[in-house]
Amino acid sequence: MQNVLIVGAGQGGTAILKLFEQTDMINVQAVADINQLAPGIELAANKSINTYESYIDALNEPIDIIVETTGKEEVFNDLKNYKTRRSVLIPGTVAHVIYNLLNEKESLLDQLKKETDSRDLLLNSIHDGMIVIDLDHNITYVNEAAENILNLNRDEMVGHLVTEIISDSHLPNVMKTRKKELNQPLNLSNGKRIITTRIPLVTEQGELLGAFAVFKDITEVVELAEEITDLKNIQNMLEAIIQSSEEAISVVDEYGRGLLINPAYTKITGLKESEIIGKPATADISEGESMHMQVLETRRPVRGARMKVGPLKRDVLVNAAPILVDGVLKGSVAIIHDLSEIESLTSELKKARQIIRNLEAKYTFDDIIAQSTEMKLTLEQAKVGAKTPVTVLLRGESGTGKELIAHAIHNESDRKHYKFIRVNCASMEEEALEKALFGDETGPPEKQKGLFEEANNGSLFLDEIGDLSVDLQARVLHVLENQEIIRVGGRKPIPVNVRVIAATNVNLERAMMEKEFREDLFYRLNRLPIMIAPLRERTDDIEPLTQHLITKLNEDYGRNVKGVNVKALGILKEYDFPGNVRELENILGRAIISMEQNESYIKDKHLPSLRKHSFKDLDLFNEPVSTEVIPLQDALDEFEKQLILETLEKNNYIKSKTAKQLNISLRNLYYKMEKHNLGKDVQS
Ligand SMILES: Nc1ncnc2c1ncn2[C@@H]1O[C@H](COP(=O)(O)OP(=O)(O)OP(=O)(O)O)[C@@H](O)[C@H]1O
Repeated sequence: MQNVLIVGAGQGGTAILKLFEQTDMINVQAVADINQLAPGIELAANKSINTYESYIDALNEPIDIIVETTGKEEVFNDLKNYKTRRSVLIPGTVAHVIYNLLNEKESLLDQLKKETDSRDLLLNSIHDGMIVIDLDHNITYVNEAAENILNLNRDEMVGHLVTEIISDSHLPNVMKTRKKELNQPLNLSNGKRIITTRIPLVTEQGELLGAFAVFKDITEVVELAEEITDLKNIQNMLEAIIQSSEEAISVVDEYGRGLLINPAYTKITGLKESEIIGKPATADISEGESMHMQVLETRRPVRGARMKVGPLKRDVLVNAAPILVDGVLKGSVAIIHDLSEIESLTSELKKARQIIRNLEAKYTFDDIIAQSTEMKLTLEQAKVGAKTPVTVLLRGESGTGKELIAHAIHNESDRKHYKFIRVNCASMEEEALEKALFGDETGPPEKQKGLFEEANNGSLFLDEIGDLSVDLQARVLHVLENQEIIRVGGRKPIPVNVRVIAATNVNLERAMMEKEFREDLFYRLNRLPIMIAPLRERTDDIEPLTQHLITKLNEDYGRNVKGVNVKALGILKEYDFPGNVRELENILGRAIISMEQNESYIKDKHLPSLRKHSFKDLDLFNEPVSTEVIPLQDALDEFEKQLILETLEKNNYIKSKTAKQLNISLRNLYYKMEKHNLGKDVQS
């Protein structure tokens, strides 16, 4: 809204007043000379400048434009700087023309043409754009502000149809209805947004002369409003994200004072907003240094700092980073992870991995290293076996790669798109294993299927088959012969189409003699026996296997070890590897851990001490007494290892018997074998 003060309210002043009064954007006040008071003008004043000034004082708001119509330049000159932003002197003649325009029948254009300069002085002094059209909708007049807003010269507009210039113009409509339209928004084709008031030009006698529009460019205001809305939206969104995040978040300002925390933060630390906001960054720490302060001092992020927070002294892991706006430090933001949660998630992940491992065959023949003639032969046999439906029996010591080959056989066979399921026959009690393998009709419906059914059309890998009880051996034989199972507690035979791949590190022949393994099952399984030689008998594989395992370990440990040096390789080749490839992997893993970050090759100094074993001749109680003093725990460990090995051998590597004889649980035996690198992980 612009405040216009018209000084002198004679005929000319009254005309201008009327013209302006038609637009709501201009607030017009008129001050008249008492002698020339025109009808409708209530204010009167004498000629004194003081009177005009006191009138402006009384208005109590600044004047945008003073229009002087009295023609008294001295009054105008005195007044124009008084609380006024702009002033326009309209000679009485011009004012008179405008008066005539409204009262007589001359066209606006013709009238204004006569006094072009004065007209422009008036109309250009208005910030708002102004367009006048005649009865034919042709533009007859535009002011400077309109030129700027429309980005067109006067010459490009005057004489043209208004709809050619502003396609959505409503001025023709306003002429038709003779009704003014106030403050209407309009988008121009040049991208600007305006708010416009359209007024029909009608004489007092009711004759239509044309129409005019007064409009403001509100592009910036709208854009600003939109920007503010956008910013507000982003802010709201961020706020919602932070508040609903499962990650605990805390933000401090550049001085380390608490600015923001979220509910997850309160959940972990037990600290509420009132205890943190505005308080020093150290307020939440019960043990350790403030990472926020470190970030603010160094302007560098911190990752994975462990500390204890809050009254509950929660173990947490903190990542913190500086907040920089245009390079200026504004604060620090920290994400806090609850370690107990991470630990439980890790164990969940382990369990999930375990399950997945049982369901997918990850390895193919390409993943198996075979440089030695023995291993090449083994793989050839396995590849032939893969292409036939026959049951395969993999035989070899623990850690030689039986499971790996079982995976590869499945993946090479036409069953590869179906499941590969691994069962460790030594890891479960007989009853549980029976239900797991054949299903359990007495269980809840979703748990009734056994692994033979699960593996239908695929492969079932029966690891450690030598540990299967004689009764279960009979049931397995039944499946192999009849391709059907009967669930525990059920009667109905269910047909299954499963390829069995069995594996053992047990001397099955001896077990048969001792009536611990059924002959019929043995012959059924032994149609395609595949022997895997122990690593000590295929030293040609040691070097390529070492390289292969280092690549794998690099991925696991995030290292970049390139290989082993000659001396270390010599030591490895000399060693007899009772735990076979698994033990080699273990040794290399330990070596890598003991290496400095900048070392690229495993040297002999990195290898753990590798003692030659001679299981066969081992006499545990008559070993030569060593003169070397070794720590008690090491001695006990070594003793335990040798004892287990000895007992395993005595029991033909049947772990259930070994455990019984040692008077420890099967699980405990597995645990100890793994600890001493003597066997595979205990499956649960
Ligand atoms: N030839 C090989 N090439 C690459 N990796 C191998 C090879 N042989 C064994 N491995 C690796 O050694 C480890 C032990 O292999 P695997 O589990 O197949 O042995 P296993 O004979 O089934 O052992 P167990 O009798 O204890 O069940 C695995 O990590 C496997 O990937």
